[in-house]
Amino acid sequence: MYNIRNAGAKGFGVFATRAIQRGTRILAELPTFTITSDRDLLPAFRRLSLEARKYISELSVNANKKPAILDWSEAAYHVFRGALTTTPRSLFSINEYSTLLAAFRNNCFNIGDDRRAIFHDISRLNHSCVPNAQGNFNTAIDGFAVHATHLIESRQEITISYLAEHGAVRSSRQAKLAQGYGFACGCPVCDGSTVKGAESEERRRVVREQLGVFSEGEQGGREELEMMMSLIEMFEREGLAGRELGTMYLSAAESNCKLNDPVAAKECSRLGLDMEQRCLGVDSPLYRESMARMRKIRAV
Ligand SMILES: C[S@@+](CC[C@H](N)C(=O)[O-])C[C@H]1O[C@@H](n2cnc3c(N)ncnc32)[C@H](O)[C@@H]1O
Repeated sequence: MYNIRNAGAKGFGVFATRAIQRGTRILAELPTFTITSDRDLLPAFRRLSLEARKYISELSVNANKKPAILDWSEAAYHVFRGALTTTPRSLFSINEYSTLLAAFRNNCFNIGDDRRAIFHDISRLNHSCVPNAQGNFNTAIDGFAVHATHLIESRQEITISYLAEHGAVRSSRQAKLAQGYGFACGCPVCDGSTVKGAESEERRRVVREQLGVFSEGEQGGREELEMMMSLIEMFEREGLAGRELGTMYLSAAESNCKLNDPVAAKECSRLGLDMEQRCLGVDSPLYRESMARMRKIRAV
C-alpha cells in the first residue's frame, strides 16, 4: 500500500503505491523500542539487533537542535554511565551518543504514560499542516496505527501532523515546527502567497479571535455550543479530518442533549463516531469509550 522513498528536501517520506480510501488502516506498527527517560536510551539501544541499531543511527537528525538539546557533559554522563553498567564494557563515543539522542528526539512519538517510542516505518512520515493521515496509539494492539483521513491518490505522499494544536495560525505552527524539528513547513496552507493559504489563515484567525472573547466571558449552554460549531466548521473547511474533529462533534452531541435537542445530538454523535472510527479503528479502546459516552446520552 505504501513505500518509503526520497521526498526531496524533506529526506525520506512515505508514499502511497495505490489509491487509499479514507478510513483505511495504512500501517500498524509495534515500537522498535520504548523508553521513559533519556537515561534508558543507551541500554535500550544496545539490546537491539545490529540491523535495528543501524537503522536508528541513520534516522534524520535536526541539525539546528542538536547543540541546544544536548551539551557535551550530558552526553559524557550517559556514555560513561553506560560503560560502567554494561557487559562487556564498551565505550560508546560521545559523538555517537549525541547523534543517537538527537535522532531519537527527532523521530520519537509520545505513546502515553510518559513513554516515547521509535517505529520503523512510522518514523519516516513527514509533516503537513493539512495532513491526509493520522497516527494514534492503540492499546489493544500495543502499537501505533496510522489511518487515512482523506482519500490518498496513488504516488501521493502520506503525511501526518506533528502539532498538538491543529487549528493554529501560521506563525504559531511555523514557530513550533522550527523549534521542535528545525524545518519550515511548505505545505499548501503555509504558503501565504496563494488564495488557499490566505483563506486558510483568515479562517483560523477569525476563530482564534472568537475563542479569545469566548474564554473571557462566563458562558455555557447555547454559546458554548455555538463556539464549538464555529470550530467544527473551521476544521471541516480546512480539511482537518482527524480525531480532534470527532471529539468536537461528540462534545457538541452532549451540549445538544443538555439543550433538549435530541435530533441534533444524534446527528453530531453520528458524525463524531464516524470520524473516530476512521481515525482509530473499531478495535481501539478509545473508540469504544466514545461509543459508550454517546450511548449514555442515548445519542446512538
Ligand atoms: C520523523 S522525521 C520524518 C522522516 C524524515 N524525513 C527522514 O528522512 O527520516 C522528521 C524530520 O523530517 C523532516 N520533515 C518532516 N516534515 C517535513 C516538512 N513538511 N518539510 C520539511 N522537512 C520535513 C524534518 O527534517 C524533520 O525533522
